Amino acid sequence: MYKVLVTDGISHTGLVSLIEHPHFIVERQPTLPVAELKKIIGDYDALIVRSQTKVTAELLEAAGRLRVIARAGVGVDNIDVNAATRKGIIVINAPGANTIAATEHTLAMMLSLARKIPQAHQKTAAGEWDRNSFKGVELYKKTLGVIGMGKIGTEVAKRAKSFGMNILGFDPYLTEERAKKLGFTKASLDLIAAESDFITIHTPLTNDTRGLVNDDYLRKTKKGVRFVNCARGGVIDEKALVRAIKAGHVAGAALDVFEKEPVADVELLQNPNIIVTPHLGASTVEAQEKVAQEVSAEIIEIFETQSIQNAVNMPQMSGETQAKLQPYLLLSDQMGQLVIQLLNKQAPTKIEINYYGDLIDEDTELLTRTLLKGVLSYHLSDSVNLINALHLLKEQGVSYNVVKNATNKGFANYMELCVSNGLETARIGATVLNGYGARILKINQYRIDVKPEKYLLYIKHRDVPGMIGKVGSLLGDYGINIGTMQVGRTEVGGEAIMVLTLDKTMGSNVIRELMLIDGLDEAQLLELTNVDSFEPGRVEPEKVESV
Ligand SMILES: NC(=O)C1=CN([C@@H]2O[C@H](COP(=O)(O)OP(=O)(O)OC[C@H]3O[C@@H](n4cnc5c(N)ncnc54)[C@H](O)[C@@H]3O)[C@@H](O)[C@H]2O)C=CC1
Ligand SMILES: O=C(O)C(=O)COP(=O)(O)O
Repeated sequence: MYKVLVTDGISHTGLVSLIEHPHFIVERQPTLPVAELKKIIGDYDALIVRSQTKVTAELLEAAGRLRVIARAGVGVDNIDVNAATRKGIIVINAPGANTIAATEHTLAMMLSLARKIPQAHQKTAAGEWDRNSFKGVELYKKTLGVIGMGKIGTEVAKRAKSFGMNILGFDPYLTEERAKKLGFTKASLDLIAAESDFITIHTPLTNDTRGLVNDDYLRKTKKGVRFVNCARGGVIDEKALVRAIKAGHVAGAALDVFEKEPVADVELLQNPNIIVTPHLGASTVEAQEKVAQEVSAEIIEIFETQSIQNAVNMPQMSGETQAKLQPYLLLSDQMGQLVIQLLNKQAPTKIEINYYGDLIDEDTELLTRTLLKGVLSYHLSDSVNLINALHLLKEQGVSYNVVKNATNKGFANYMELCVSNGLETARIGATVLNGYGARILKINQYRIDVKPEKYLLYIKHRDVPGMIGKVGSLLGDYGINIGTMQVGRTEVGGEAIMVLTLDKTMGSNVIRELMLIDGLDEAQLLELTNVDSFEPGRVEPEKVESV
């Protein structure tokens, strides 16, 4: 059973698939202070939060078995994603599930700001019939600058266009072509400042966007501009905004998000030209059901099938790419495991990965992570996973390099993994053959053709007659059945290797006896942890007496 802790107000309807799932126990603690949360977090496999719970590095220290943090929403700035990554915890979110809610809230805020609706409501509800103080402005034929043309920015711009607004959009990923297709103008930040009557923010809060709208920027804006921020507090410098409003340069602002939440700054809260809501962008029945449904489905998927869709700390890829890479994933892990054993289980200092053939057209980051995880797992065992593999590598001071080669090495696809520790180097090359599955094609400089099995006996020897027979008969004496056998050599009579797949493991006594064979220089049992053996774990310590 997996235990899931739900903090913050998350829709019950949206969580039903998890609540009713026989493998999950869902518990709610909507208002627990961090100190209390720290005491119980160690009992849970997954945590579901909105923006209110601060998932700090300190909290994660106590999260011994936590595998997934799910953000039932978009922004993950309340989660220390780096700390989660270091601990190998997957962070997922629900991108897109609250786009419409945030879009509609932005438009509601823009219209409220233009027509002073909150101020008018307050006065009217207080019994005053004041028809003179609330003359507004129209959106029609005005210019709207949209900073951040992602999902929400784009939807806001489309709706604003239907009001007859002229749209200027700024986003590093916005192309001229896409802007033109949607009827917007791709603009610089300066052009937005110079031309816009309204400016709306739709970027995440990053080092790049923090304080993006500051005193400097505000000075460049058109007199009378109005700001809307339903993205993240901190993108607009609140103090600078208040100064510009008080100076009469900025006509007003509508804010749903704040540098510090809950907001307490009276300069913001009591300014008659600033309207505020308490981070309500995603707060619709529909969006809350959808975000909870999406993260519930993802949590089930991760624990039941190991497949990850919307991880913030994993490479994103389409279902199609994921399906294409699937056959290589197990093999990549096996290559990593084998290569580190060939390096005599010493820690590497340098790793090189080469991709050839069809693979060079794919996003191979998942394969790279799997190869690296395979290498690290020999020493780090379960503490390494696809999430923290790159981080752990950096922490261990291991450099890695990925090369995509236009040549195809004679196979439709081919991967080569080379690790070195400064003194020795080990190399594994492998492919997935259409219809036949994974094949190891190269060990160090030798060409072979071996299907990865749980137990592989790797032997280095001189290429002399009778070697195969001697090895075969010794293993026979110990009752060890050979599945397949391959020999690789670079020259006749020189150094050669033999790779045998065995149906079961063997004791070190067998290795010692193999080493006594004249001309046999090295014998090593290589073991793969992610393949089932025919007779799992059975060791044959004694010779079988022949009759
Ligand atoms: N108020 C609320 O309750 C809600 C707030 N949000 C916030 O809205 C923001 C946008 O959400 P989505 O549109 O779903 O995300 P998105 O990822 O689809 O869009 C974000 C866009 O910002 C752009 N961007 C990043 N840095 C930029 C920069 N320096 N200048 C210009 N553009 C930049 C990105 O290229 C991307 O296109 C997020 O911060 C999210 O947390 C989202 C939902 C509800
Ligand atoms: O999804 C987001 O990024 C939001 O800001 C929504 O926050 P919330 O889930 O309403 O606390």
